[in-house]
Amino acid sequence: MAAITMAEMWTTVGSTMASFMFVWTIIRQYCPYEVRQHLEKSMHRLMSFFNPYIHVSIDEFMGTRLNRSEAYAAVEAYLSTNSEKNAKRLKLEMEKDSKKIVLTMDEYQKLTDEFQGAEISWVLHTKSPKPMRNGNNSQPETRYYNLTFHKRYREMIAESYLEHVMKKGKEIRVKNRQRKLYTNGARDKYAWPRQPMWSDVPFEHPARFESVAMEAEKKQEIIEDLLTFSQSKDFYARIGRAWKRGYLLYGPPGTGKSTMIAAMANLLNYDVYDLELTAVENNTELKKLLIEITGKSIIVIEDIDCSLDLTGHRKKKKTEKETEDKNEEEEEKKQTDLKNREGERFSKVTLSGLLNFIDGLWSACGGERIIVFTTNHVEKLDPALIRRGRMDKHIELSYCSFEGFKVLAKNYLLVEAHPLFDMIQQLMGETEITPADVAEALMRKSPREDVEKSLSKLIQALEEAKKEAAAKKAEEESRGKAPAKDDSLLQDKKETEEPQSLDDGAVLL
Ligand SMILES: Nc1ncnc2c1ncn2[C@@H]1O[C@H](COP(=O)(O)OP(=O)(O)OP(=O)(O)O)[C@@H](O)[C@H]1O
Ligand SMILES: [Mg+2]
Repeated sequence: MAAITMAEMWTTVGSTMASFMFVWTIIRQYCPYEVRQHLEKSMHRLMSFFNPYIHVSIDEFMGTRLNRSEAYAAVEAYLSTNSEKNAKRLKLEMEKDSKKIVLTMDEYQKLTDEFQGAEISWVLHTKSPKPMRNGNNSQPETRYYNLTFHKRYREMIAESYLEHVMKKGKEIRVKNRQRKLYTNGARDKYAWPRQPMWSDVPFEHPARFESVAMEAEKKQEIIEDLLTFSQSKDFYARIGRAWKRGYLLYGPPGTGKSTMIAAMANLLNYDVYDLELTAVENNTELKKLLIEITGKSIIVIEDIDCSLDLTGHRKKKKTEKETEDKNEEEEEKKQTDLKNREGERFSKVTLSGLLNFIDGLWSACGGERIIVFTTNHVEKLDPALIRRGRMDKHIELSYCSFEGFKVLAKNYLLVEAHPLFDMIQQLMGETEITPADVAEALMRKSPREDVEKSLSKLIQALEEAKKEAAAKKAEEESRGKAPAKDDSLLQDKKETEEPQSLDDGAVLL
C-alpha cells in the first residue's frame, strides 16, 4: 500500500516538474525579455522565502566586456584542481599569458567543496545578454559562478572561505602564468602609436639554484632569504615597510651573477625587468617605468658601475684615451658640442633619481619586488647606493671553489667522485678559475667525449691559469711593483676617494 503511494507520489512530482519545465521553456522562448526577467525575479523571491540556502554569484565580466573579473578568474583557477578530480564534464581552457592548459568545470556541472565543516556547492551558469532594441542579440552569453551554502555558515563564508578561494586561486594563476622578461631598451620613443614602456618576451632561462656552483651553506642561506621575503607580506605591512628587498651581486666576470638572477626568478616564479639605465632619458621616465612594473618581479640593473658616473673619473679616462695628443680643454669643448647636438640621446638620470627609484615613495607601489644590482667593481659604487635598506643583502660571487666544482661536475658530467678530483682540488687551492671557465672545460664537445677527457681538459685549464698567474707575478716583481690585482684595487680606491655627492648633477654616461 505504502509502495503504491510512493510510486503515485513520484509520478505526481515527475509530471508536475515536467509541466513546470514545459511552461518555463515556453516562457523563455516566447515571452519578451522584460516579462521573463520579472518572472525570474518573482520566482527567486518566492523560493528564497522558504530556502535556507544562500547564493552568491561571481560574474565573468565587470561592467564592460573588456574587463574580465579578477574574482571570476581566481574562482575558475581555484575550482580547476577540484574539477580535474571530480567533475564529469570538463572544458579545456588556456588563458592569455598562461603556459598551462586548465581543465575547468563545464556549464551546469555541480562541484562540492568542504571548508571548516561546511559544504559549499559551485555551479557554472550562463546568462543571456539583454537584447538590443531591434531584438537582435549581438553579444554572446556570459558566464557566472553560483556559490551555494547554508545560511548558518554565512559569516564564515564571508570572512574566511571567500578569502581562501581568492588566495588559492591567485596562487594557481601565478604558477600557471607564462613569466616574462621585460626590457626598456628596445622601445622606439618616437614611434606612433606609442609603444609600451616595457617590451617583453617569454622568460625561459633554465637556471636553477641546484645548478649554481657555490658553497652549499651560502646557497641555502640565499634561498631561505628569498623564500622568507616572498612569504612576508604581513610582516612588511606590520613593520610599516614597503614589500621589497635589494640584492647586490658582485664579483669578477663569469662567476654566475646573471645566472643567479635567473635562478632567483625561477625559484620565486617572478617576472624579470631588465632595466637598461642608459636608455632612460631622465628621472621622470625612470618613474614612469617604475609605475609600470607589476608585483612578483625582479628588477635588474646589470653592471651598475658602468651605468652611473658618480665621480666623473670614468668619463675623464675616456677623454684622455681619445685625446692622447690633444689638449684637454679642446677635447672637453668638443664633448660639450657633441652633447648639445645630440642632447636627447644622453641620459640625464641622476643618482638621486635612482635612489628614489629604489626606495622613494613610488617604489612602494606594486609590492613584492626584488631589486638586483650586479657589478664587477663593488668598490666603485657610491656607499649611499648600496647601504643596507637599499641593497639589503650583499652577495659575493667569487672564483670557483672545489665545492662549486663538484656541483658543476655533477651537473655537466653526472659524476660525484673520480680519481682526478684530488688533483683538481689541489690545483684549485693554488690558482683562481671562474665557474664560467670550469663550465666551459666540462662542456662536452662531442657525444662520445667521456668524463676523464673533460676532467683532463679542466686540469689543463687550471695548469695554464697557474702558469699565467706565476708569469704575471714574476713580471710585476721584476718591475718592482705590487701584484696587479692589488694595484688596480689601490688605483680604484684612490679614484673613488674623491668626494662623492648625491647631487642631481651626477649623470649617466
Ligand atoms: N656559479 C656558477 N654556477 C653555475 N654556472 C656558472 C656559474 N658562474 C658562471 N657559470 C656559467 O658561466 C656562464 C657565465 O656566467 P654569468 O653570465 O652568470 O656570469 P656573470 O657573473 O654574470 O658575468 P659578468 O660579470 O661578465 O656579467 C653561464 O652561462 C653559466 O653557465
Ligand atoms: Mg652577467
